[in-house]
Amino acid sequence: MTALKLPRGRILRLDSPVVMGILNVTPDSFSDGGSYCQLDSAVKQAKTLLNQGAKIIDIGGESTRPGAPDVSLEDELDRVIPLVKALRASSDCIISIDTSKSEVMRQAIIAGADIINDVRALQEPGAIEVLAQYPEVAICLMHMQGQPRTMQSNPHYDDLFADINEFFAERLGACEQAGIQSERIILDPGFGFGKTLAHNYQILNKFDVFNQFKLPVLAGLSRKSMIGNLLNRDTNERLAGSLAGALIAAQNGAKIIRVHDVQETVDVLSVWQACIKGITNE
Ligand SMILES: Nc1nc2[nH]c(SCC(=O)O)nc2c(=O)[nH]1
Repeated sequence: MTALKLPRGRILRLDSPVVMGILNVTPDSFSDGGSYCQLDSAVKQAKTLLNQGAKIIDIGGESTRPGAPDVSLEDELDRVIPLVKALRASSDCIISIDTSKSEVMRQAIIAGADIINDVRALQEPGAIEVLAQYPEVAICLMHMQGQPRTMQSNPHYDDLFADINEFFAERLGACEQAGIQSERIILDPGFGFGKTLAHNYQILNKFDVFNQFKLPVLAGLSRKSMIGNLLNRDTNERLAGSLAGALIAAQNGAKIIRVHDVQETVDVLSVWQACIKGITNE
């Protein structure tokens, strides 16, 4: 899979990994929560991430960090929809919406979103039906064991990779049943979503296992506790660890790298790509 079809006839080429810039518009997002709540500063930040080389902007109105409280539909809509409209009005960039609520998905798509990024993999009521109505919109299906509130209390797998791949197969089957073509789909093993530290590093190390579905796979480990707990670093001291993780994920087949620190990640991947191109040019 080297390209993802998007609305309005656009194509996202995925011959080499692309960077997805995180733009959280939530008061409690663990990393930059509260700093981009004003619409104009959020649009400005999106433009900054694009100028730094992000190919996708991922807008999140609901923090799904472990233990996060639920966000009402009204609050999530108020946070996300104005930003999608403002960004779409001023840019042709690829807009992803990080949500599990079907009504947020619907309104975001109408407002111009290109990708629905769902950490609950379209399992919430109405979600799969909405995406079936908009066949040109791409979808990221992420694996999570449990729910954000409880997922980190003693995660356990009989067989980590088999369990995740069975989940992907089940979700792909559900999408196919609903008439959603697999060419629209991105898979994501969900770093930190019902995984121990060891699980996260096993997933990173064998990331290419998920390529068996011949679909793009997304890696989202930026500034997460798998970095912080390993290195004993606070959230704003996790850049080096996050860059190491981004590079390893890319080398192990990830096609979309979801990060806070876009410029630094783009630079790291550029050095890696130059190295690879040098080899293949021989
Ligand atoms: N697809 C995808 N979406 C996400 N949304 C978040 S929110 C928590 C955080 O950024 O730490 N994580 C992820 C992820 O790993 N994959």
